[in-house]
Amino acid sequence: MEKRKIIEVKDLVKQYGDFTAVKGISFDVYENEIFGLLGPNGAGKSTTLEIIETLRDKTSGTVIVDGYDLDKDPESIKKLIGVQLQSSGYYPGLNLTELIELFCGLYNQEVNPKELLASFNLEDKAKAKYKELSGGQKQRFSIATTLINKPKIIFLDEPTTGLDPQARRNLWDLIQEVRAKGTTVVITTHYMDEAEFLCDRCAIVDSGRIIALESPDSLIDQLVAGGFERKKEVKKANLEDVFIHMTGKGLRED
Ligand SMILES: Nc1ncnc2c1ncn2[C@@H]1O[C@H](COP(=O)(O)OP(=O)(O)OP(=O)(O)O)[C@@H](O)[C@H]1O
Repeated sequence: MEKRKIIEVKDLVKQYGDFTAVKGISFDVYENEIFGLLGPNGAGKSTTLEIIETLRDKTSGTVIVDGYDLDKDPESIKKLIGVQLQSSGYYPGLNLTELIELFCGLYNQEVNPKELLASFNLEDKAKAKYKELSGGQKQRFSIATTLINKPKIIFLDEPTTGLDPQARRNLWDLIQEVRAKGTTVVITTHYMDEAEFLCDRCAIVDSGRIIALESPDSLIDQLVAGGFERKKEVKKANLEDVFIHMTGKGLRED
């Protein structure tokens, strides 16, 4: 079956004054895939994401999301995407249940806060305030809130930065569950293990340009086919495996 393009980005350019942060990039995201934008700090990943999310103006190029042109119909795009808020986006006086109820009201949606929190391992935190959560819990809550308006696509900007190995792996599982329920996921990361684990395809962005776009497997195979070999023999496990094996998979943040 032909894969349907849910995001089409063509010749996207973003200038901040004299500086060109995004230099004419093009890519498509297929429905229901986990698509990664990978790159070092300053590559232009967040800028690209924020333009597609309708949060930042572009300089030129076209962006089509689920058939809607960003230039003509940004309001329709807003309705079908889920975006993570910065910490400051959550009213400090409200607990998690009240925040979900607030979003439900804003989006005119009916969601059971208890069920949503439970599906993100946050059932015990229903009465907690956002600022009282650990880093992993904050990330899980902010991903949960992206789903309230039942979006077709969610955007996650470096969702696991600063998390411990248990919390990272837990979040990876949750992201896969979100996709399994039919949502397309666009993620930025500079963790290559994360991209390798999660992404169906990824674009490597460097200095505002896409320098490769493939599945993680194909990218690795191409490198190996070109004669690349790791200097050290690859062991069957790495230090993170040792750490997880010794300390368990359970979350430590509760
Ligand atoms: N509002 C702004 N004004 C001027 N320059 C900006 C602005 N926002 C971003 N930039 C610059 O644009 C470039 C790309 O930034 P962007 O945040 O998109 O990169 P990134 O790939 O997401 O990096 P990071 O991983 O550090 O978040 C950087 O050089 C950054 O300094």
